[in-house]
Amino acid sequence: MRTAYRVEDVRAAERALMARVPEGALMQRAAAGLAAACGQLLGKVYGARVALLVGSGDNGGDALYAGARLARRGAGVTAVLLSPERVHGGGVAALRGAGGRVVDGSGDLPGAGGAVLRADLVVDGIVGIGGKGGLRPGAAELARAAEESGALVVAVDLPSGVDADTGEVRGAAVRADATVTFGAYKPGLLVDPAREYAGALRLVDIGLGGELSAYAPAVEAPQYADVARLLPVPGGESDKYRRGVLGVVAGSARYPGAAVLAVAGALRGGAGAVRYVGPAADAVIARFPEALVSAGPVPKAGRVQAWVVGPGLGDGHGDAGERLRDVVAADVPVLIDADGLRLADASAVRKRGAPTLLTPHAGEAAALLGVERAEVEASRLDAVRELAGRYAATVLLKGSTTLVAGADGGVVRVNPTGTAWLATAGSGDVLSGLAGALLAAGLGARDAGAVGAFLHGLAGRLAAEGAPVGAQDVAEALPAAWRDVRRG
Ligand SMILES: NC(=O)C1=CN([C@@H]2O[C@H](COP(=O)(O)OP(=O)(O)OC[C@H]3O[C@@H](n4cnc5c(N)ncnc54)[C@H](O)[C@@H]3O)[C@@H](O)[C@H]2O)[C@@H](O)CC1
Ligand SMILES: [K+]
Repeated sequence: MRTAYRVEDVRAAERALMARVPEGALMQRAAAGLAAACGQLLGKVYGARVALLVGSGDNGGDALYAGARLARRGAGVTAVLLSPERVHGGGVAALRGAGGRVVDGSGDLPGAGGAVLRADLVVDGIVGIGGKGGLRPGAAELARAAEESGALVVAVDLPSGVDADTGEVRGAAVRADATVTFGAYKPGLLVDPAREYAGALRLVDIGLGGELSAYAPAVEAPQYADVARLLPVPGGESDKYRRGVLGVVAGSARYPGAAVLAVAGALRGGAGAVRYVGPAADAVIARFPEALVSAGPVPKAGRVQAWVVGPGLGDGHGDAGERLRDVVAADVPVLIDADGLRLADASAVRKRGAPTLLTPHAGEAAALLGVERAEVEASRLDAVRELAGRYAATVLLKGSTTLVAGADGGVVRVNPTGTAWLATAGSGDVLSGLAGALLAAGLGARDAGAVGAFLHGLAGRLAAEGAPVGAQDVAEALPAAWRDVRRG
């Protein structure tokens, strides 16, 4: 797992560690790691032009000490001080001692802008975990200059202007090619929109690990090995029930394709068998002769270990509403997606005894929360936690960094494999079948959501290879994604 911790907890761990190490040691560790990363990105340090954007806190201190190290290796380093009256004094002295230049970024704007425009590398030390809100106007102008200059931009700890804990970007922020972060990842580095600003991530160990173990991470991103451990690989004793039989209530006369895609996701995602119930039975059986189909009702469908309900249900008139109610009342795990989210009775969902997984995209989440879609997109972590609490369910919020939150308020999983090519009609139906199959195989709702999102993202990437894909292609690529994960 790649784990991210709340700022409050990082600070507490730092305090505990600082009490045991010489003063300034942590900043030196941070600066050494930062300078090494900058050196690698530059390739050749000697003769490189480096501009440091330096704010008033320790984040600026890190930048200054790293700048001093680069200056000693022959780089031409200019520090632009955004608040010269409140700058890290030791850092400025170190930079000057190493032959670096210092300009007043609050007064001498042409000088400051010039240094940024001429730079090969810009180091963003404006603010780190002490930052509040977006960049102030002077800093925002320099950040824009850095973007336009074509220089490599390296953020110190975090891209300045993004919210470390929530991943929100409420004003101007630095767009970095890489972020060198210290001690632990912060949630904003893993969750959009902030993640987009961070570029490639590098974690510098400053010895915080032991102290941080007293805290639970706020966010975690599963890696290949984590997903491989959770994959329900069949053994010698397996039969279709041990692998998991999934019931699917999806599709309508108007949207039969949603049923086909959900069933495709389930079968390619490892279900032992799929029982489809609904009006798209002919379309399903034509595409998947291995599916077991019936027109209903749900209680007569036969034994299943989990249900998926919702994709393509339409307006829920007629039998569809009854099928949805029957599934919500079932005492096995249930995944509710798409139209099912809109149509399901919230109090019935809350009262369920067996695990529930809701899988909205931002628009559906916004409708459930009664807010604008843009608000959900701007504050995805808050939105997913809030929904999970309201529905007493696990919630998978789809999007560029898909999130999975449990109702317990614990760690939120973020999926690292997403690709923009997955933003295509029917792709969510495939995910619902896939995650449903994982529920049927016995994974808990959080694991089923996280593993489903991981495989789905990977399948999207494998199918797309940088070109458009359809939802069927994504389903077809699921076995390749499985193989990829099992190979590591
Ligand atoms: N505490 C530690 O042990 C370590 C801290 N380190 C660095 O220290 C950073 C935290 O330092 P600080 O607590 O001094 O805080 P920061 O340097 O992140 O920022 C706080 C300063 O920025 C100002 N500020 C806040 N929001 C602003 C905005 N939007 N625009 C402009 N100025 C703004 C504040 O008035 C304050 O002076 C970390 O991110 C990391 O880079 C590292 O040196 C590693 C060790
Ligand atoms: K920064």
